[in-house]
Amino acid sequence: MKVQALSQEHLPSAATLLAKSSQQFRDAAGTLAEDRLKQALARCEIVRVAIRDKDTVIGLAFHDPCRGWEVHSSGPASVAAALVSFGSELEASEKAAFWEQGYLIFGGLLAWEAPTIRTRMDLMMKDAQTAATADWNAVDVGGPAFVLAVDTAGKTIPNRILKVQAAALGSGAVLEVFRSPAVVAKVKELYNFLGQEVPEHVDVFGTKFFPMWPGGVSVDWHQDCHYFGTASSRIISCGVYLEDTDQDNGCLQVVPGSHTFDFEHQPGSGLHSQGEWVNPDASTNAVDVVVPAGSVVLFNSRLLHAARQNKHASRTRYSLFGHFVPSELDFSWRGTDFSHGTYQDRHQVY
Ligand SMILES: O=C(O)CCC(=O)C(=O)O
Ligand SMILES: [Fe+2]
Repeated sequence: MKVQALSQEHLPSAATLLAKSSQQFRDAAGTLAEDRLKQALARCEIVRVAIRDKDTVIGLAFHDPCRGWEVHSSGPASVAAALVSFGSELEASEKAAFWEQGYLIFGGLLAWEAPTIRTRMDLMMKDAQTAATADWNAVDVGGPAFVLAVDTAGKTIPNRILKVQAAALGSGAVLEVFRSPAVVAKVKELYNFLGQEVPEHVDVFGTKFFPMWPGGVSVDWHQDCHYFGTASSRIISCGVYLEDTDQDNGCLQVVPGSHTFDFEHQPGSGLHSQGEWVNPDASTNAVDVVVPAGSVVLFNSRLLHAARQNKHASRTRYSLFGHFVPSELDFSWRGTDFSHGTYQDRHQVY
C-alpha cells in the first residue's frame, strides 16, 4: 500500500470508493457522481489516497478546514491510520532529517492544485510583455518584477522571462499556495521541532515564480540567507514544483548538511551573470531533487542549493519560491542585493 496525494488518474477509482462508503457521493439512481466528489474536494485543502496494486484506491482522506479529517476506507483500520498520519504529523525521522540534512521533500503535497496554479501562472505572465525589466534586483516597483533572462554572453534576451520577483503581487495563486493548510501544517511542525515556540504569526517574503523555459536556468549555487542579511535558522525556504521535475528539465539540487557552513558568493557569469553565486568544489556531494508535480521542498535558508539548466527540448519547469519567517523577526536587507526580498513582498501567512 502506498499513500500519496490524489492525482487526476485516481479520481474515478476514488469516486467508486466514496460511492460505496457514503450516500453523499451517490446520485438519485445510486450511481457514483464524480462531479460531486470534485465539488467536495474543491472545499478541502488536503486530499490523500491510499493505493493498492498501482491503481486501486482503497482509502481516501480529506481535510475540511472547518470539520477536520474525513477518512473513507475499504481496507483495514491501518489504511485510515496511515492516511491521517501522512497528512498531519511529521514522523520523528523526518524532523531529524530536516535538522541534519537541512531539507525535507513532500512529494505531491499539492498535486491536486498544481495544474490550476500552473494555469494561473500563465495568466500572470500575460502582463510580462509590457512590464519586463533587465534588472535582476528590481524591487518595490509597485507590483511583480518580470526579469528578463540573459544568453551565454550575459546579454538580455528580449521576451524571455527568467523570473517573476514578488510574484505574490502578480497573482493571488501564489499566496494561496504559501497559505495552504497543507504547507502551513508542515511549517508549524518544523518550527516546533526546532525547539522553539511555534511563532504566533508567520510571514512569507521574497516570493518568486520561475517558468524555466527549455534551455533556460533559474539559479546557480547559493545560500538564500546570503541575500537576507541574516543567517537565522528561523527562516524556512520553500520551493513548490508545479510540474514533474527531473535532471532533464532543471530540477533543484541540494547539498545535504551544507546548512552548517558559510560559503563565499561572487558575481556570476554567462547564463548566471545576474546575481552572486557560490562555486562549490568538485568534491561537493549534490543530490538531485527529482519530484512529481505539486511537490513541496522545505529547507533551511542556509542550505547550499542550485537548479540544473533545463536541457529538455520542449518541457518547461514552473516553480514557486518563498521564505517563511516568524512575523516578529525583522532584519535589514544586505543593502546591495535585494533580489530575494522587498518589504512590499512580505505577507502574513497565519
Ligand atoms: O529554481 C529553483 O529550483 C531554486 C530557486 C531558488 O533557490 C531561489 O529562488 O532561491
Ligand atoms: Fe534559493
